[in-house]
Amino acid sequence: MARGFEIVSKYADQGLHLPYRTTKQAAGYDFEAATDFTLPSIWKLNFVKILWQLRHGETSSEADLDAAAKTLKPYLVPTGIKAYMNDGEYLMIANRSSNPLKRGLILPNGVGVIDADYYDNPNNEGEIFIQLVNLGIRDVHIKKGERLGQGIFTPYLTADNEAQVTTTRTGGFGSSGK
Ligand SMILES: O=c1ccn([C@H]2C[C@H](O)[C@@H](COP(=O)(O)OP(=O)(O)OP(=O)(O)O)O2)c(=O)[nH]1
Ligand SMILES: [Mg+2]
Repeated sequence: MARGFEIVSKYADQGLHLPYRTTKQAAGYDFEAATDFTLPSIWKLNFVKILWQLRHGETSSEADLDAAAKTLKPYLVPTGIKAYMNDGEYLMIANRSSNPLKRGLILPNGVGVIDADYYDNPNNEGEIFIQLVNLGIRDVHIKKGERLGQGIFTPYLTADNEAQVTTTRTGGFGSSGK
């Protein structure tokens, strides 16, 4: 068992595909969406409203700011996939280069880093999520099975003289604190 992908148990029987490479020398394993969903355009009225208020020197209410912040939140696309790998490796999640060109979709975190100890964590079993933001004018409707991102197994190095790390991962997305 060196490295690979598995389907998260709650998605068993849903006909998901494990990530796959589309050409002989492709570095990335393409990940498909596990469900249908809609990525709302960020240019929604909520957001435009506070821009208008800013432009006109008006102070936005907390309610308006909250509504705008909601509009700008990245969507966490469920993949139904977990990845296992050797010590000293992580899985890098990168956007597909066609996503911004064809659909205005960006990865707001630049790249996603899937740690080896995220696998089978007690919180969500290690399900990988792809963060996406729709910069386009129109909402984007994604169908289950559409390829949205790619995962690249990557080795990493550690620093000399680092303090011993003993904590084990219990989840993701801020689970290790602020
Ligand atoms: O695009 C991503 C990025 C991260 N993760 C999961 C796997 C990763 O192992 C975990 C933590 O990621 P990271 O360390 O980058 O985020 P953090 O904000 O530091 O969270 P934590 O405090 O849980 O480490 O979240 C994803 O599913 N998708
Ligand atoms: Mg972290």
